[in-house]
Amino acid sequence: MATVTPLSPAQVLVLIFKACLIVVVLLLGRGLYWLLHLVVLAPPFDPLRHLPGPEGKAFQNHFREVMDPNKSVNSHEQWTKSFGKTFRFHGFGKHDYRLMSLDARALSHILNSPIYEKPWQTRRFLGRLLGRGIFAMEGDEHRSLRKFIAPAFSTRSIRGLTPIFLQKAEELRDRWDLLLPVVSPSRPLSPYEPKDVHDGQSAVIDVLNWLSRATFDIIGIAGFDYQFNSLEDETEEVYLAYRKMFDAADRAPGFKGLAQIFFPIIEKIFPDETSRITTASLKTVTAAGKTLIENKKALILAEKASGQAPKEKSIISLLINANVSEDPSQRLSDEHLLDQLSTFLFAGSDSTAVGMAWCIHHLSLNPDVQSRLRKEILRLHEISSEAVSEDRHDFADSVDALPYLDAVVREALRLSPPAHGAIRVATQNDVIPLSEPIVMKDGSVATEVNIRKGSFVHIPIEGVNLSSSIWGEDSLKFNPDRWIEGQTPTHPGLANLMTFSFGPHSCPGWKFAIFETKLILAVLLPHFVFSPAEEIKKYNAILTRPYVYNKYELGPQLPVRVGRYQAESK
Ligand code: HEM
Repeated sequence: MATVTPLSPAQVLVLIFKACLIVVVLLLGRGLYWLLHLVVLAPPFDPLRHLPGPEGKAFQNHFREVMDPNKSVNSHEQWTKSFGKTFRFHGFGKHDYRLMSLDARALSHILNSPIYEKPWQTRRFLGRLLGRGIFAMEGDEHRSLRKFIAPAFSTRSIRGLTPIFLQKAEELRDRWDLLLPVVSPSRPLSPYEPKDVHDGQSAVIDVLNWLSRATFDIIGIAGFDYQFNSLEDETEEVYLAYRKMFDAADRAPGFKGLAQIFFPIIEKIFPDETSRITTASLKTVTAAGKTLIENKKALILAEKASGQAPKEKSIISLLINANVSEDPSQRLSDEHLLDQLSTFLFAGSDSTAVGMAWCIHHLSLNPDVQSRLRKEILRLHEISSEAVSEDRHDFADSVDALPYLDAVVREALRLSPPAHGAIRVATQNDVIPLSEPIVMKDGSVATEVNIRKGSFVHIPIEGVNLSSSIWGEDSLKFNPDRWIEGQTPTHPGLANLMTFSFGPHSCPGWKFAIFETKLILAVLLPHFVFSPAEEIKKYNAILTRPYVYNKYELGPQLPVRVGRYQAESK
């Protein structure tokens, strides 16, 4: 019988080394083939290469021209003038053809077709913060979640939130009132509160910070029956956890951030400050979310057991009803339920606050518009104080119907959309129809675009909103009258804008956001006058936020000089 000689430790080590070497060589080979395919083999067969568009060097990208709001206004305009409403640009290099279109028919096709999904990179980035919330869902799962939450966003449900909107608007008004003109140096500032500057008559207030607090409080109560009380002070632990997490995520991702999207293990091995903040914040948020869900679930189950029909239509109640559904195909798991809470808190507060802050910015730059709007609102307050009805819902309905307020809010949302753009990926080869033909690189005219599986499509929300070919030569001007004089183009987007997108993934909260903005302005405008305090620039991370020119290191903020509206000038 042959005897097997045991291997010496050195031989074992050599064997392990050889095995590792083979694995590394195989992986490198696979990686090299992937790179070769990506950069050399696949691009000549990409149908998008025939489209007109800006040229670039081998590894030159057009990301800044597409996504930096300080450049994108010009680039979108120039490209549309040079190439038409549909063109290609370069992603990570000349090999990476990406499609962009401002053509209504093409956009409608892309945003309504199940072929186009959010890329896994976007979903992974948002998923790290928001879990598997609605933003990360597609197909049937997404459709049924939209169905569950739809009642929370009906006109009736939103109107029912009037007392919450008005209560928080008045609290905000009173907080600002305290900031002017009495200077109170002893008032302690929280780490998130900018140092408001007083001159005895008026104060420079970071309206973005305050509006974020107001909208956070509102979605907390309206959506989740949870009191953050952030207008009072910024000490509530869940509020602080969210703020820290989103502030950290809001910084430009940088090379490491991008690499982490592709290789999440990097974050585990080399956690940086952002990942430490995110992990700690998520722990706080998860613990609080679980308690909130347990309490609400107990109430809803008790309601069900007593045979009562569900009364509440708040987001959390609707989600819990889906969670305790007797039909397993309709049931939302506990884990997914928690992910939805974070998603709705984020989506429902930050974007609205940013939109409102931009609106106040435009009012501060346009005093004539501001005083015309104030007059319209003051007249309504006069009528309401004379009216017999003290129903706050009636007042809110009248605010909602004010024509100039409606025009101002829409115009601000057009000119400064909080979401700069969206991105989709084609999950199979497709043909996109166009309403306006384009001239291809070989001189032929095309009325449709061939796109292959895996290609990225950029949806230029801001580009469409600002395009002179859609809105006319004054497209960059803040001109609310365009909405009153019927000069607005018919547009497939919600509220006749691209701001909330459209199609199955469009914003379910658009009516909520517009109503909330109108009510807050209707409370603030009769009391305050806004004028510019600093030169403001846009910066685009998750949302397009305001920054003070040359003070980017201070983070997003919108300082505005706020004075009291003087009764004698009424
Ligand atoms: C001015 C305020 C707002 C703006 C500009 C805005 C904008 C948008 C946009 C552009 C999208 C689509 C993103 C994409 O297609 O990739 C979206 C989705 C979404 N928004 Fe809003 N939004 C606002 C307010 C709200 C509010 C108040 C809520 C909830 C209370 C909300 C909840 C959501 C949700 C849940 C989605 C995901 C929808 C889905 O994937 O099916 N948004 N929003």
